[in-house]
Amino acid sequence: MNSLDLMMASVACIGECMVELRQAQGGHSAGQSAGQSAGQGGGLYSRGFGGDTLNTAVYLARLEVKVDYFTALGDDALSDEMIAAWNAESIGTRRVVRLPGKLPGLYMIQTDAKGERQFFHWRDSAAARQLMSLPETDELLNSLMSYDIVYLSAITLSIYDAPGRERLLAAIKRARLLGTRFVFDTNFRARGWPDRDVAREAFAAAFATADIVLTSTEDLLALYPGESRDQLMARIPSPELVFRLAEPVSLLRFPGGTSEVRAEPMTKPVVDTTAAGDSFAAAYIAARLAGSEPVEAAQAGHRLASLVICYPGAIIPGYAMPPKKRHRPAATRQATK
Ligand SMILES: Nc1ncnc2c1ncn2[C@@H]1O[C@H](COP(=O)(O)OP(=O)(O)O)[C@@H](O)[C@H]1O
Ligand SMILES: O=C(O)C(=O)C[C@H](O)[C@H](O)COP(=O)(O)O
Repeated sequence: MNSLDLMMASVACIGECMVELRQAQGGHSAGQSAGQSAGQGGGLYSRGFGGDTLNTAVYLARLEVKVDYFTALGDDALSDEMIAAWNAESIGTRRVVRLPGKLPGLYMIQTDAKGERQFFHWRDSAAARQLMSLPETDELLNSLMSYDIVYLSAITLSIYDAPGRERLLAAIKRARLLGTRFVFDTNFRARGWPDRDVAREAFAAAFATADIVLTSTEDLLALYPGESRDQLMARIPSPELVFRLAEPVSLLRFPGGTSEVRAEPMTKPVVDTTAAGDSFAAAYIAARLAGSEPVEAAQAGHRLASLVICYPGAIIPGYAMPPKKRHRPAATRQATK
């Protein structure tokens, strides 16, 4: 680690970014050809990029946190565009492996009148799935110990096979011994898992290793149907836990206390809730790295998420970001005892 790394808090985000297709504004009517009804779902689509951990990386970078993205891409033009877009967002791309002949995955967002989204994914053969079984994997995993925080989600875990997940968690455990903190977000996509039992096992292993877990009733009830809030929270032994309810309210548990943080009422219409949780995670992590307590960090999380859902797609225009605030200096990292 060089002196710059020591001076600036840094985050390793691990996962998959896909090509994103979302309905263009006015796309329904403008794009329909003769004989095609609205019910056939035609229309114009805008192309962007997104993926839960990449969304978090973009928002972290916009909040002036030093962040590297860990993934694999192809050697195609779409992969080139992604790298260029990430560089333009000041996301570090030195940990991106390029795989000849492979392509990134793709997903489409459909939103209803309330802005609630539904995703359709084409990701089974995406380059990112190979990240844990490449000649470069050891070097990438060894580098995790040079970051203050490793951030990944349950979607990240779902794109690797069981040995890949074990290899990743083992590397995170080694990094934690040197003071790296592990933040796990429970973003759940049922279709990414062969069955719920495999998912539950992977979640339990991540819960047991994480320093901070960011979760929601929506994610956990899908895995543990019918359980009460207390039962769900009791499944997570991490010292710091942010449990988002639908209301929207966050329940916080941290060393020395618990708290409840309510989001401010929305003042603008919700357009698309994609990346609400991802942007919440970025603002929460950025605030914690800057020395804020969990309550203040959750307030920042709700604030950014409330803004992100007023725009279509995962990544809002840069001009729509809130004005930058001056942060307190980052807490120094400490090795795990
Ligand atoms: N429909 C909504 N109305 C108001 N705020 C919302 C809405 N959806 C999301 N949010 C805000 O975004 C945060 C994260 O939303 P959540 O649904 O937990 O994320 P996700 O499902 O994307 O993981 C909420 O805690 C809240 O602050
Ligand atoms: O990564 C995936 O599988 C995706 O579907 C890409 C989406 O942009 C995010 O997952 C949105 O994440 P939320 O914060 O839950 O809205």
